[in-house]
Amino acid sequence: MAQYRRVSGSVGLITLQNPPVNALSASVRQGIVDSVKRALGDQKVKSVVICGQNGVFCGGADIREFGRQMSGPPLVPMIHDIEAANKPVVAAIEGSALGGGLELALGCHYRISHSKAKLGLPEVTLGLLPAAGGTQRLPRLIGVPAALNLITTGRHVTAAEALQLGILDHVTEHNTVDVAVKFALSVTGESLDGRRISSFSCAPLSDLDSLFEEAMLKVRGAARGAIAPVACVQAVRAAATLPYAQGMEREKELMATLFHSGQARALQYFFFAQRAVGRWSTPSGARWDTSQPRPVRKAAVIGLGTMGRGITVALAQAGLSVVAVETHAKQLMEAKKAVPSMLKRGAVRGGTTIEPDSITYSETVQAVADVDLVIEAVFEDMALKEKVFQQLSIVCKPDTLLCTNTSSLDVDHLASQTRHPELVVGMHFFAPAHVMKLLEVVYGRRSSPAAVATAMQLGKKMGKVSVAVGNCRGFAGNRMLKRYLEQAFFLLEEGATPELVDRALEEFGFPMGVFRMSDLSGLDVGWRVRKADGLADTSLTGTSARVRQGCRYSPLGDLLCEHGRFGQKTGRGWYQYDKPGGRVAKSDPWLHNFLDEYRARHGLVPRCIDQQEVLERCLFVLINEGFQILEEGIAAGPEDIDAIYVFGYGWPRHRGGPMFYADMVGLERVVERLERYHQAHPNVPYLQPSGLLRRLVANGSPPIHKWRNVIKNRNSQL
Ligand SMILES: CCCCCCCCCCCCC[C@H](O)CC(=O)SCCNC(=O)CCNC(=O)[C@H](O)C(C)(C)COP(=O)(O)OP(=O)(O)OC[C@H]1O[C@@H](n2cnc3c(N)ncnc32)[C@H](O)[C@@H]1OP(=O)(O)O
Repeated sequence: MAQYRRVSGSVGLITLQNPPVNALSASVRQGIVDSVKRALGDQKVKSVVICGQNGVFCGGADIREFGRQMSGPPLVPMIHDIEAANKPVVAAIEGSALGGGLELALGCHYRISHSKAKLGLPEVTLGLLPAAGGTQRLPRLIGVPAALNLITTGRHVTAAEALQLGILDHVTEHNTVDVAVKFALSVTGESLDGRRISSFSCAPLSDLDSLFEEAMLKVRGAARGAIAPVACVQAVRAAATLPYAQGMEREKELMATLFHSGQARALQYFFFAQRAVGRWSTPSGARWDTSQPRPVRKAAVIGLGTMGRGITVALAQAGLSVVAVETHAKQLMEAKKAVPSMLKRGAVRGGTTIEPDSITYSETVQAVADVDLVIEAVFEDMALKEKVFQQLSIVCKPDTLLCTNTSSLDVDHLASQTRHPELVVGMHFFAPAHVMKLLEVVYGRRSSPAAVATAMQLGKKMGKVSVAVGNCRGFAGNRMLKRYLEQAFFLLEEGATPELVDRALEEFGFPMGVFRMSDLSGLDVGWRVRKADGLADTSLTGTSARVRQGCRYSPLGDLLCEHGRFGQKTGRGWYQYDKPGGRVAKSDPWLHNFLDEYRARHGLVPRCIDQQEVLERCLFVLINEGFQILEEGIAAGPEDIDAIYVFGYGWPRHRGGPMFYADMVGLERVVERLERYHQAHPNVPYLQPSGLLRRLVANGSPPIHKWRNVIKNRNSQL
């Protein structure tokens, strides 16, 4: 709703009231319409100020309404009526003016903002475009190039930048509503002719066609198949080429194509999913709202390889004091050079400053005696990690939280090496750790709720999306990835090429297909794990060469490593590169010959494999493992898995994440395809639909937000 009152004698003050962000729900829109009518009809009122309660102007349209039957007054005529008013209307912006919130402000005659406010049109991130006049008014106000940038990226700008761009008339450090009311009094009676943005023309540009061609190329390149950025360019083009009324028609038309699209549904689901992962819970009953995090002011990182350096940088960037420990002198020396330059680059990019002395370096673990939290990031070797945890348990304060950055080793086993296993959790960062948004917080059997809460909160402070998951081999993300990789290898055995598989996945929206990604991260990483697990034995011949523990196994990755093909770092992998460290993947005839010979040796007759099979085999098996993870209580809900895959593994956000994708495709279809592939490949047990997936189908395939009702954590790990 909206509150209306008259202040300072002649100013009608309209306050939007819909906590927490004053979203423009039906009742808020009705409140605005009624209040504006009252203000314009009251002769004592000479000007109007619109603001939001609790220091937030408006977070835009109410996204939750989009999935329902829309009611209440529509936004577009509401904003037109404000702009057409014959009394000056001033927007008093505090906190945020986003989406429909900024569009409302653009309909006002003046915009005054607090210096700390953020403004933007982020609709594109929700699969939409600013359809309450935003695509037509903003280019008329600030010019086409700047408007294109804001609308196609959805980025939020500071008040200072908004002032510079010409979105704002004034920025204040003081009480914004008071300043706006005074301003409203000062402009009473002035002509509004030059203040109605819809009457402006866009500033002329010399070569409009090439500007829009370039913009289209840019968004298509970055969008990975997302349709909203393309529609945004088309709508801004209408602003630049058509009269306002026709531009508004075009905006409406384009919005109509987006509004009910699967991509809009996926992106809006993901908006709420990101927020849901913060409300974590564990099968033992620990929860985000009942677990108190401990304060962490000083942290330590043990091991300054690639991961350790990234974690050190991320901790320092979060304002913590960091002790960085590396026992190998050469590695320590290199880290002492690398970390400051990483910090410097980060500061330049983010426009921030870093206290240079926030990091101290040491060659001994004794230096961590007084820290509140340690993150171990040594080489992925259980014996080494055991030793580190034993040492930490002796050196650290008794209440220090001990975290491991292991990507797959048993957190419970590491906890058992310490005196306080309840203070041990996994903090699984993704490389590069100072850049990637994802953090898996892995709770063990004995991790205390406070330990989980502390790691989750620290992740948030580091700007990460922290997702709480249970302890199992590979946790959630890598466990699912393993199945995806296996299928990709099997497809090669059956006749596919890396190029074909990668193309299918990239056209689906992944930034890189599985083989290009594997070349980038290094084939030797998985090889080492498989060797440790006793799987990578290429001396086996005949049928046993391709079977491990009764299940189908592909030794292709192991064989490539034996040929010294570790990916980009060696200049050869699934593709060839111009030199070791080269980035541009080229098809490699050697690899194709190698695959032909391999198939011939194992009596495999290559067949034609299409993109649909690639997607179904790779993605449905990954999704199936996701259901298994939910069934076991390793992840609390589908949103957790989706956040992990979008933020950590490049799953295209406009497809919502693997679990949302399963919901979109239809659970029955996923089951049917898995069953068919399992029939064709009975020695791949992971193709068998998981119990939860079958139960959901038996329950009538409820929509994703109802899955939690069906999930029973019967096989909880805790
Ligand atoms: C043939 C058919 C034709 C159909 C045509 C239909 C035409 C329809 C006409 C539509 C006109 C278009 C109008 C407009 O252009 C569209 C929009 O405005 S879309 C919304 C754009 N706004 C945003 O994207 C902003 C989203 N919010 C944020 O970025 C942040 O929340 C914030 C505002 C910066 C605040 O951040 P924080 O303080 O960190 O708080 P949280 O993010 O945790 O949020 C708190 C809480 O609020 C919920 N929430 C936030 N914004 C909205 C919103 N806009 N609607 C609903 N709910 C919102 C958020 O989810 C949190 O709640 P929780 O999920 O934790 O329960």
